[in-house]
Amino acid sequence: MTSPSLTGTTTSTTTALASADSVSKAFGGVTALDSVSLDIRPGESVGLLGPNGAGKSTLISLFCGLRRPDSGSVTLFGGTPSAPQSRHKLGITPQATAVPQTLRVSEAVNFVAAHYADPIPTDELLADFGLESTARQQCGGLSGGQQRRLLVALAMVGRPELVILDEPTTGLDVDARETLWRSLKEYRRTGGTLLITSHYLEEIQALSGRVVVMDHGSVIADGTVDEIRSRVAVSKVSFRTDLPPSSFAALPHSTDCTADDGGRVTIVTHDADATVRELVQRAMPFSQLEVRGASLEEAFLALTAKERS
Ligand SMILES: Nc1ncnc2c1ncn2[C@@H]1O[C@H](COP(=O)(O)OP(=O)(O)OP(=O)(O)O)[C@@H](O)[C@H]1O
Repeated sequence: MTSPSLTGTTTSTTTALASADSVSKAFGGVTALDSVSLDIRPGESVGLLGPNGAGKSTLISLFCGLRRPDSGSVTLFGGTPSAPQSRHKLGITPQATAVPQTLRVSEAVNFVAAHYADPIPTDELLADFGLESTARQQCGGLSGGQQRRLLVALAMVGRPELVILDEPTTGLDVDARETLWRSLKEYRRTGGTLLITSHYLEEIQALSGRVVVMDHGSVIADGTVDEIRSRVAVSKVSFRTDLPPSSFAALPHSTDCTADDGGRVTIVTHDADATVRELVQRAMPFSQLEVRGASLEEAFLALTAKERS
């Protein structure tokens, strides 16, 4: 994919492309956002994670100018998100949106491309998203996965500096998802900035350098994948043994102990080194020892569960 046009822009590299400052938003009695502050800086790829109802889509709708905050301020490319000139360098694929059913794929791309001074040529864009063979088909006849890819391609046609994607690969099969990931990685490689929400943690891990976790309308964690994982001070120690799992349940630092059918015991512990030392000191028989830190999924679940308790 051709690199986004980064020349001739007034955006300073130190200025956030999108910024929310102490933003709150309620719908009736429901608080969707509660004093959220978040900056998306040039070149970043930010993964927005959170359980259903956390406030992710509401925050995105503020960045895109679709809604206004009740309090706090939001800027997009230094201006008001609702102003057309602020949105000119923004590409977006909302969560629930539809392709124009009767237009051919190439017509839909040409229509959107006509709004930009230097759009990506239609053939090139369709090839980037694995849609070249669909150019003459009507959009309504595409499969669900092809429609989803087309919507993301339409977000890219104007060579945006910032792309916001709300759950871009929901419902896609593995091949379609990987095609989309490749295109998005290429966009990043050429200097593009990405804000993406997803319920697929492997997607966030594959595409995002920075992870922001939201729950109940607030940001509860913000860091690299490794930083988020290390926020949860648990590790897993697993090994094969002939002893029943109950033999290990009382080891210091352990919070959980389970066994699978193959005789492999897994201990969840706050101190993996101390747990392994105890196994050795107590002469407990074990083999094929493995120690690993929390996965992003475990960290995410632990962080959001803590918020709920
Ligand atoms: N238009 C609306 N009217 C009433 N309540 C709304 C509206 N939009 C959002 N909400 C409420 O605001 C809260 C945040 O919703 P939001 O859609 O931002 O969450 P989300 O993190 O995007 O969730 P999901 O992962 O399910 O898409 C929820 O409680 C939701 O029910």
